[in-house]
Amino acid sequence: MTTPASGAQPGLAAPLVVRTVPVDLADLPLLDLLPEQDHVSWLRRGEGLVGWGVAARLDTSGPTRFSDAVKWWSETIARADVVDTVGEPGSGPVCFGAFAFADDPGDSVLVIPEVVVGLRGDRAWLTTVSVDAPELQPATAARPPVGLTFSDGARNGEEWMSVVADAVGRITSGALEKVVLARDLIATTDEPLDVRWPLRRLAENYEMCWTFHVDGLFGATPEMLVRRERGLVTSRVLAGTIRRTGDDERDLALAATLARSSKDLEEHEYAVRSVADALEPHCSSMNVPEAPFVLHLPNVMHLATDVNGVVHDLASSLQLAESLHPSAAVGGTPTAAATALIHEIEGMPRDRYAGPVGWMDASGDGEWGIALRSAQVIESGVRLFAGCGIVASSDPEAELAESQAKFVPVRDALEAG
Ligand SMILES: C=C(O[C@@H]1C=C(C(=O)O)C=C[C@H]1O)C(=O)O
Repeated sequence: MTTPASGAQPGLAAPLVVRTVPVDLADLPLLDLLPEQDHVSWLRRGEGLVGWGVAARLDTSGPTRFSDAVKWWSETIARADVVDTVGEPGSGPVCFGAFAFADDPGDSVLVIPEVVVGLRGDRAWLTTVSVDAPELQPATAARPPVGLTFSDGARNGEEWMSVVADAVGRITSGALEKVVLARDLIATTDEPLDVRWPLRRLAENYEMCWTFHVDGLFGATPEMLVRRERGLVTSRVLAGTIRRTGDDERDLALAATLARSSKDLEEHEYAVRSVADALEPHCSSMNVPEAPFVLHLPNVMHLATDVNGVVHDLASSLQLAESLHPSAAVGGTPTAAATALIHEIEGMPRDRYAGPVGWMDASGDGEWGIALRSAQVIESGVRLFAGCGIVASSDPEAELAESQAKFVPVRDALEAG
């Protein structure tokens, strides 16, 4: 379903009028600009894109969700009246999207904000879509959550461990090699959540992650499914995790253990292969490092590999994201067996958790992260998600502890004070 720009006839939206101009933000942080309602963001180390208002929106679902979005975006852009005097990736018209993990259930969305502000290095710009340019000034302060309480989602810890044990049994019997199993946690609040509150804390505490918000789905993901920028593609693949202790010396020793752990290296290799295989048909050359590095986050450490390539076809970042999703980092290996097992035993709808989330511009350049360390706003509060890669040697208790560590970023970001 398409929501037409205001004043247009239903079904036939008026062409968008898009204007991008350079601006001086005078050190005003992008997140400080956001009004409480209808905002979107994609930020890392203070740079990126924020936006608000809805100039146009596509809601879609099912197996054609990505192609529906690609078609809608290219048709909308083709009709738009665009003047962009900045010419950076992310200037001119941009859409923000959040896609369901599975064909069913789950809703996907693409939003074109009325206002987008971008910052890249020392260049800042303002894009307006069919509205007058607003004054760029600090918005109202974010409201802390009131009456925050946490409760189990679809399964409690014990139940989830038995699901993990079931998966280990299936893997041992040879049905598949790896499956990623997730769980949810419900945070209830007395008043509707002001998403700007957790966003600011996520951006501050997880600087090396991409802090995002699209249509109530927010988080700080360390995993980049795909970035396309001027013919180059990059994917940051993560798999293999160890919890941090808070003691730097011990953590360094643990990082060395992780880099040598055959269980984690095996899990990682599956994930890198799945990404390299999906990108290969689109690339004329590729660089797949032989060994991963250890990515240090405040809550956990991951084995990480950056896969790079030169794209030789016209596939947009969103089309590349479609061909990469679901990678073995969030699905498993082989993909079909893993997604079938997730559907059979996980016991909850993932909705947009672990799906692609990000933005794209008119040239098809963009960044699509995997919606991890994330939560979705629901009527009574928010639903948090965390998942773990399960292989033959996985121990249910250790996986439960890992899932708890993966809840920490959003959980802490919701706390008041
Ligand atoms: C599934 C999640 O994380 C994924 C699983 C990992 C693992 O099992 O080691 C590591 C990073 C992510 O690819 C999550 O955070 O929910």
